[in-house]
Amino acid sequence: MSKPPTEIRSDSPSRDFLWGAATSAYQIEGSPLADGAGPSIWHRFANTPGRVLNGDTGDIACDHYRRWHEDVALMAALGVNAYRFSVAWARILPEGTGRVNQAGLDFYRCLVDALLEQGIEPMLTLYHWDLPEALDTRGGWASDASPGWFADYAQVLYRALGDRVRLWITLNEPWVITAGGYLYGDLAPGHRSLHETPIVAHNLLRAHAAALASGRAEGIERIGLAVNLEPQYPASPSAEDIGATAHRDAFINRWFLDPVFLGRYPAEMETIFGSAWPRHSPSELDALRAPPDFIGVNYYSRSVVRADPTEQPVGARRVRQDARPHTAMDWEVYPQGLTDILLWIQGRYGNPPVYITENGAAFDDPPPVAGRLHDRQRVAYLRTHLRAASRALRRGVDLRGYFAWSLLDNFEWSYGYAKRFGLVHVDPVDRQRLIKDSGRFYRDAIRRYGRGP
Ligand SMILES: N=[N+]=NCCCCNC(=O)[C@@H]1[C@H]2[C@H](O)[C@@H](O)[C@H](O)[C@@H](CO)[C@@H]12
Repeated sequence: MSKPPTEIRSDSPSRDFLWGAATSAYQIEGSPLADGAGPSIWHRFANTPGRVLNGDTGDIACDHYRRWHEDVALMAALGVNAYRFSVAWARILPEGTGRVNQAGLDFYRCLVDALLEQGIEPMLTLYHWDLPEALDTRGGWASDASPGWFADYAQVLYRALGDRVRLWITLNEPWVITAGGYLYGDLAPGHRSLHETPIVAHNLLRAHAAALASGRAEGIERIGLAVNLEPQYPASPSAEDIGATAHRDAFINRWFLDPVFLGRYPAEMETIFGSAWPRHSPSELDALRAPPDFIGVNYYSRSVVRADPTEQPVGARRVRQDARPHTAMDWEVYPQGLTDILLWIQGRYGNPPVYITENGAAFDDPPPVAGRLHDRQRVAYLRTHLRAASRALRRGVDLRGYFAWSLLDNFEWSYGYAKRFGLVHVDPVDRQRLIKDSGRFYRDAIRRYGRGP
């Protein structure tokens, strides 16, 4: 057991702006089947040879399921006033529906109570990609029944934690759930089906709407939707590149936000999916209109887009900006894209409340030396992106908070542990935690800019 950090937070920044860190259940918890939990699709996917780099799995991950108290102390030492985490559905409902596993609820209740004792606001994500295996067996998100499964699961959590959790998120990144899990197949459940993809997307939107309605019935007031947004810029002023950019913008940025805010899909979707795009009646589309109380923006990078008919189904591809810095994920470092996408939301959806629910970068960090880890590139990434957020704030964006991705080096999906995003280093052998220079930078930024970047 590592020595907990000595300094526990004394000063607390303004409550107006949330300065947080974010994680997700499968990426940090480990112990996926402990205390009555059922398997998830990621437990199966990661334990399927060839699916994850180096054969890595979330069987231990950061061992947060057993070290959560130490991690709450770390958050206090960092001075965050908020923490975004997700609940593993299969810990609560091992079969996905029906029987509730009290030990699962108890774990999250203890975590939430410990956060509140430290003055840290919990932000709970109901779904961050780890569908119970039992539901995938019944069709998963392609099943017409999936929105009902999700609303029932949400209700169990609203009733168990609604008296102490004030910020809720229904889905984390429905685009990645859909594209990664059902179109490209690099994420669980690993399907590659053009026809299944829009059906899954539609069911996720129905599920969001059902969970929002379920929350309203339970008196939950602040329910958001977290989306990965990636501003798209044409590689040239040619009509082809501008058209391709609009298609990729619809595909990544508007596919889910337009239905929930405007009650319609982007017109480009039918062109992108062709005959695979289902017919939706006006009432079906109107049922998707479920504006969240806030948008969670997960921002990492932008894309510069060129038309490319060989890149299906969108007919567009990202053009690597070789002259600019890139992260270990080969994502361009482009802080202005964060300002641009926040202003885009402001203009398109009527300036809704926004939290930056994920922003951060993987770099090939140097090894720790004498108890310090000098992750200079991540410090620079955070500094420039906090400035970008500040530019949006000054232009009237209703930005309520910023959550760094991620609190800990953790399981980076199909990359396993090869990609590290943490403010805190996790030793690959004994999982000892060590706050990196970026964690110290973030702590100092919180103290200095408490009311907002
Ligand atoms: N080009 N390019 N572009 C950016 C594409 C971003 C799509 N991936 C994400 O947003 C995932 C999100 C996820 O919530 C988290 O669980 C992941 O650990 C982080 C880091 O990967 C991010």
